[in-house]
Amino acid sequence: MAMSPATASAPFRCLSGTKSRCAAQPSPNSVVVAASPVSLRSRAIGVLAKVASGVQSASVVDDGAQRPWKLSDARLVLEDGSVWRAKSFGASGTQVGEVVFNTSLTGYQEILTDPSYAGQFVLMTNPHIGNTGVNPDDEESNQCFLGGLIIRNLSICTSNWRCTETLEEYLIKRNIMGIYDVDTRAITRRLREDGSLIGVLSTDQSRTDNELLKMAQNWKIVGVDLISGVTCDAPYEWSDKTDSDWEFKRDQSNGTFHVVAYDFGIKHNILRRLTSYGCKITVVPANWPASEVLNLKPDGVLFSNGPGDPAAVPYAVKTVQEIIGKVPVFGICMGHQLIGQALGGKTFKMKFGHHGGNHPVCDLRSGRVDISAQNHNYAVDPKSLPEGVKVTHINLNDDSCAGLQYPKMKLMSLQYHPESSPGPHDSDTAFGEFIELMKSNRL
Ligand SMILES: NC(=O)CC[C@H](N)C(=O)O
Repeated sequence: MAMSPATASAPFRCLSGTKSRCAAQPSPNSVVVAASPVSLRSRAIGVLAKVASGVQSASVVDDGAQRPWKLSDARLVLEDGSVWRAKSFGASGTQVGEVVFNTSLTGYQEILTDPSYAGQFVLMTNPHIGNTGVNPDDEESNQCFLGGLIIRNLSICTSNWRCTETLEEYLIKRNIMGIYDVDTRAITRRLREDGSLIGVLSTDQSRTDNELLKMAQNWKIVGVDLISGVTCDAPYEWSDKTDSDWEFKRDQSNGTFHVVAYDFGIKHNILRRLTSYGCKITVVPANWPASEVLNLKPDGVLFSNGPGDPAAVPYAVKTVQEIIGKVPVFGICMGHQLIGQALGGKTFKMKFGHHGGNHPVCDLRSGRVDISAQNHNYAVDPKSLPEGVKVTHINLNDDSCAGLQYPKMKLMSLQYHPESSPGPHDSDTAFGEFIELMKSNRL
């Protein structure tokens, strides 16, 4: 995986007739083809032809020569017509998804196994990925649901005492595509300026750029129910706490509160943290009837995180509506968005969302600022909420709604991830708040 200077950069170009910002934002070492002016285009095609005769070719020609480096063998084609050459690792094939960038410095394995990334390609802005390998303890679910991983540098070695497998081996086993040696900074700037983009990742040299572009342009993620593809099939009990080596909260009691957790794509660390706080947990599938949950007479109900458009799952909103007001509830991310809708509010798609472990959030009740872990593309519009519902938290990067409380209904919700994994533990206290809510309901 060592990079030779000749192969270190992956060029991109724009297909003609598509929305193009290439001229405004050329990336270093990039080859630019403007969308319409013919003279500019033919000049740039000349440049491309030169590149194609060198090592940076989209198609791999096996000339029998032994090279210590890998040639570009993959393309990422974005819906705006830009084509990014890269090198593949992990599975090969062709995959479509929405590209989002994640600013976490660590925790790529937890990100890979977060079911909320279903339908998305995750681009890591940290340029150095793979150095700690993967291990059996850092899984956030039993599967990788994301479309693929986009990184700058794939570490040439793994070095961690917990490592049991390389990132590359792990992705191959799970049939997940990955690309590296691509200009992740340039793609991130594009996503920040134009918003999330649909893309196609392909290692298939027989498909033309235009074919892949059409695939990207014809694919939709808004309005699609992605929860039904990631939720569990049947209810189960959960009893694992945070491992004692990693536990930072010592005063815990056992099985004091029975919580039913709706699995919309739940991350294991939500369950571990609740268990560490003294909860006995029953996990139920996304379509589990509210009446059956209420029959269990739980102390509280948790509505979990989950992938996709919260407005595309009216059945889940109805379930939330049937439960709130009857038992204390806590919503996390998708769960927060479903609660917002169940209260009569609306959600909207953000420009490029929040994905990372370094988002400042202010608790408006105390003024305390937490650095939080986030992963969402949609948000609740606070103006659409009825009177009495309090916005408790805001994201300090853009003032968007990051938490709600409705004391009348013993309800609390957060747009971000108090379980972190990966991310800082500042907001772990939210689980304690949920415990207090359940306690106060018993009095
Ligand atoms: N982590 C989540 O629950 C994500 C929520 C929702 N799918 C969004 O993108 O906004």
